[in-house]
Amino acid sequence: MLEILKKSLKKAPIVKRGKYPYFIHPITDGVPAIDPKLLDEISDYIIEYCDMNVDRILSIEAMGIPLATAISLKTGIPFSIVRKRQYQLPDEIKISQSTGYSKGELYINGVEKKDRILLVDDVISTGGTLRFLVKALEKKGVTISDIIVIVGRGDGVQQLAGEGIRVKTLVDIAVSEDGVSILEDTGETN
Ligand SMILES: O=P(O)(O)OC[C@H]1O[C@H](OP(=O)(O)OP(=O)(O)O)[C@H](O)[C@@H]1O
Ligand SMILES: Nc1nc2[nH]cnc2c(=O)[nH]1
Repeated sequence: MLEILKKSLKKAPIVKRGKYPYFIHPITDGVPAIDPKLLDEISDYIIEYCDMNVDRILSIEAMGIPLATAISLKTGIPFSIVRKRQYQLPDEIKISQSTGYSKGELYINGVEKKDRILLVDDVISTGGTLRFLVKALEKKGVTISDIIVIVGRGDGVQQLAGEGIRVKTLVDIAVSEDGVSILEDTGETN
């Protein structure tokens, strides 16, 4: 299961962002190139294992975009992107984003109160991004059917679980300066 994803992650190069060992992979960075077979494998898996009875798929700029696109094309469900850019639309919600290596703002548009959504992202590390996003969506009255993230690293999934936020991952990894290793059978959906 998910053989293309696992094989490609094992080959991911590492660069340092400050002290943070940052892995580079097509699904989390778009480089060197996204193999459509990889996107096909991932989107098929998500459609099979997630509650797809939703009004909308919601994902986060930048690397949530290809994932949401693939799932949308296969299911006919529309998608919205949480952007790093402000639009100043009347119902726009601003949230803070803080990862292991960056800080910024995210802007939610395109979701309605009472919408049922599937939340999809490429990677979870500290869990900081999803924590703020989920809280803002719940405050607005949006129902989240599932939160699905392709790659889990660090303790973000456990942190959020302790706060009642359940995140499913396809594959969990450990990252060091030497490379990526796959933590077998720890992904929530496998
Ligand atoms: O669990 P966390 O520590 O919050 O990290 C996870 C976030 O990091 C990445 O975002 P990034 O801002 O790097 O986005 P991009 O590369 O997709 O633009 C990823 O897309 C998540 O949104
Ligand atoms: N590509 C990539 N995205 C991340 N988001 C949080 N941590 C990482 C990482 O190590 N690599």
